Amino acid sequence: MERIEEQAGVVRTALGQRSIVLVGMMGAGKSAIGRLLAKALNLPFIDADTEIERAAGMTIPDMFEAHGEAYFRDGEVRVISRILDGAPCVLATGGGAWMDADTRAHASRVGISVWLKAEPEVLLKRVKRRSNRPMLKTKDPEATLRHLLALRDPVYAQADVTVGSRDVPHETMVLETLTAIAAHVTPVEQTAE
Ligand SMILES: Nc1ncnc2c1ncn2[C@@H]1O[C@H](COP(=O)(O)OP(=O)(O)OP(=O)(O)O)[C@@H](O)[C@H]1O
Ligand SMILES: O=C(O)C1=C[C@@H](O)[C@@H](O)[C@H](O)C1
Ligand SMILES: [Mg+2]
Repeated sequence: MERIEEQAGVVRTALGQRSIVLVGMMGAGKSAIGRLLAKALNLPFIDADTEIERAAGMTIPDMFEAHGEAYFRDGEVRVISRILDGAPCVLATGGGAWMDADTRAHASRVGISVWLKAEPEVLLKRVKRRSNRPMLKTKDPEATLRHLLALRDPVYAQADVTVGSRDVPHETMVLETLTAIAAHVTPVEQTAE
């Protein structure tokens, strides 16, 4: 806990007016870890999926059902852009949001992006618990998830910082995330020869 506070202090100062943008696959822990990270940093936590649902006045599964994925993605880009233009926060993006080039460019101007990277087996185990993910409503959700990972991992890898997400206490994930961000935002002293 003390170490979380210590690293949070370093990160909070170095961040200035920038946000933290969490990216990664469904089940990576963006919402769960993001909430705790925001608390440690004393920043607002915003979950893009929740904001999209609020803006549309319907759930994401209903949006996919009624209007299709393209409609959802369109709203997602606009909602995330609005959040990125707002006050500094910890933003949990939706699993597919980072695939949009404008969103990546916007995030890199105003924030530090963090990829929560998890093994497919970990993700599968976690997403099986809930059935609210329209992207996985296919005949073979495991194959779909592996296919999406193959497409998305090289793009998630463009985030500023990568943190390994696995089944460890949430506090461990928060500390590792803060430590990785601190290493990214704190310039290493150059020693003159
Ligand atoms: N380090 C962890 N150890 C164990 N379980 C975890 C860990 N991180 C997250 N989880 C659990 O995994 C599930 C998925 O996490 P979460 O909802 O935060 O993922 P997400 O990245 O926000 O996914 P989505 O893109 O679908 O919103 C939740 O039940 C959460 O409690
Ligand atoms: O990975 C995805 O494409 C998605 C992930 C969720 O967070 C939601 O944004 C939605 O279900 C789509
Ligand atoms: Mg989430």
